[in-house]
Amino acid sequence: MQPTPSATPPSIVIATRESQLALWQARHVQQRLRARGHEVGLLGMTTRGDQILDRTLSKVGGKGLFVKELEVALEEGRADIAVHSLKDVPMELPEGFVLGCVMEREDPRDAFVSPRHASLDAVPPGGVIGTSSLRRQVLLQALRPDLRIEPLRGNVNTRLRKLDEGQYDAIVLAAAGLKRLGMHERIRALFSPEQMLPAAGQGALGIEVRAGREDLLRALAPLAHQATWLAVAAERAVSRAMGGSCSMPLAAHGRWHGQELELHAAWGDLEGRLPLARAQGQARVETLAQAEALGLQVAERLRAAGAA
Ligand SMILES: NCc1[nH]cc(CCC(=O)O)c1CC(=O)O
Repeated sequence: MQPTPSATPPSIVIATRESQLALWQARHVQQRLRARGHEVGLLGMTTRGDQILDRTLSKVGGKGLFVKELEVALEEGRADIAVHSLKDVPMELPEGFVLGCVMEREDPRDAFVSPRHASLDAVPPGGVIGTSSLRRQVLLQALRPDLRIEPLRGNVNTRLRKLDEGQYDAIVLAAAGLKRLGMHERIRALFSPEQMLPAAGQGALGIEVRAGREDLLRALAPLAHQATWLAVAAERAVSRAMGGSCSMPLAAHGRWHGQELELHAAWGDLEGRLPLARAQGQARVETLAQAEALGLQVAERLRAAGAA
């Protein structure tokens, strides 16, 4: 006799990095799955991306460094799912892995954090701004060519500590990370998407599983947020079409107007020289294929506007 399908919800092990933010995100998914009757454990892991703290990430192999060890754990059956900040997930997953779920997005904006200044406009000429991403670097330089942008690596707590030690006048980082960690009071100002266009997937959580694990896809389905999933699919399609690496100074962000998705993208050249290339598009989007088609269209316009 066949066992009754899905009579007992599968027990699930989540592979996670051990930074405070990664653990928050993994526990968030754990709670959501437990609420649906699953037994859920965590497998904490250190990744290469966590170990390499002295060099700019884009120079040492990119965002995939945060993801690879977790995939090995899935491959070896030590864990079932991996929870990621979608922003850190490479555009092409390795053969045999799929994005099984995209959850509702937190605030996608970038935050200005400073003990001294209330906003970017208030920083005096020559001020030093810390940020780790090429995207923020080129967008900040476009807003304030007179400021010095200095590299800033490390997890959210490390970055805040470096700011507090006085190495920078201000730092810019994702609002989502600060809010999740209960540190929203550190945010002095939020950049509108018009001022500083977010990265593809910023603020959204993605859950990776091995292809073919239908049991897990069923378990994850109730956690999915379709509007976020479609928007980030369009954003990630821009990124994929532009080469898909995190050493690109690329921004891509979608916003909904009813059933219409308005997608904006920006690109700065690798030396961070001005001007930025910008492009946008809007379409009715109801399927992942439509979202990706919009992303490709915006990527073409971005190239036509001068992006390499
Ligand atoms: N690259 C690091 C990273 N990956 C995800 C977040 C948090 C925000 C998010 O979920 O997009 C951050 C911190 C930051 O960019 O400041």
